Amino acid sequence: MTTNGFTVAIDGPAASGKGTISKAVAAHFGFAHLDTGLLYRAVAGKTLQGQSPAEAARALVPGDLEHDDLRRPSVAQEASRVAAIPEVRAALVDFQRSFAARAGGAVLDGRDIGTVICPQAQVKLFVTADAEVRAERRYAELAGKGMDVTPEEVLKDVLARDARDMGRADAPLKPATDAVRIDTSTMAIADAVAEVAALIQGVLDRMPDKGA
Ligand SMILES: Nc1ncnc2c1ncn2[C@@H]1O[C@H](COP(=O)(O)OP(=O)(O)O)[C@@H](O)[C@H]1O
Ligand SMILES: Nc1ccn([C@@H]2O[C@H](COP(=O)(O)OP(=O)(O)O)[C@@H](O)[C@H]2O)c(=O)n1
Repeated sequence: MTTNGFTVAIDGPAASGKGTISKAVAAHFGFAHLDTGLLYRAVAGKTLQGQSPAEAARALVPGDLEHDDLRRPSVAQEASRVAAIPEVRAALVDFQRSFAARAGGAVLDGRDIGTVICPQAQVKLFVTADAEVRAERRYAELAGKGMDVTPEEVLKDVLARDARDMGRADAPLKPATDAVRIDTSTMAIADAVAEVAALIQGVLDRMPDKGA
């Protein structure tokens, strides 16, 4: 069976588990994975050093996505600010769509993959969890990396980013009308991954060129 151009779009708010699920199902099916949040974080990393957001987005190269600093809360906040600028979003569209169209299948996770970047995706998911649960998970992750954060700060950051991402005019965070919703608040990682893998397998099994 050919999976060329087969796209899985996984959207959701901060720390809902979309990246974890995306990575795991991409590995399971042999698909490529793009964490599109890293694109906005990389632009933010450059604007924090004084570059203009639109220029930084237009000049982005793959190596820019590899800095460890991009996981910092200050970069995440700046990412959600630059992500509201239409010129920034426009500069990143082609790269994401080319990635989705690559041979062998792709999983993209972010905020607007099912709604704007890949509305034709064969599988669309909207992953959520309660804000308090998401903040606890992100706090544990950042503290585990030795970052100097408090649970209160992380919750505040997550809520501020959610509000900005849902409230912007261009490509706001929202579920595509045909997205399957998964609330991971009380789900173990393995169960969330298994549910999504089963969903993808079901779609692959129904593809017309199955077995070709
Ligand atoms: N279902 C889950 N239960 C417990 N922890 C989870 C679950 N899903 C993800 N996590 C953890 O929460 C943190 C954020 O998950 P991540 O996948 O990076 O979220 P997102 O990509 O939506 O920001 C990570 O440390 C991850 O290991
Ligand atoms: N497709 C995307 C992905 C991220 N983003 C922005 O980039 C920020 C960082 O995204 P991320 O996916 O790395 O954040 P987390 O969900 O991992 O915390 C988000 O808060 C959004 O403002 C976006 O606007 N569109």
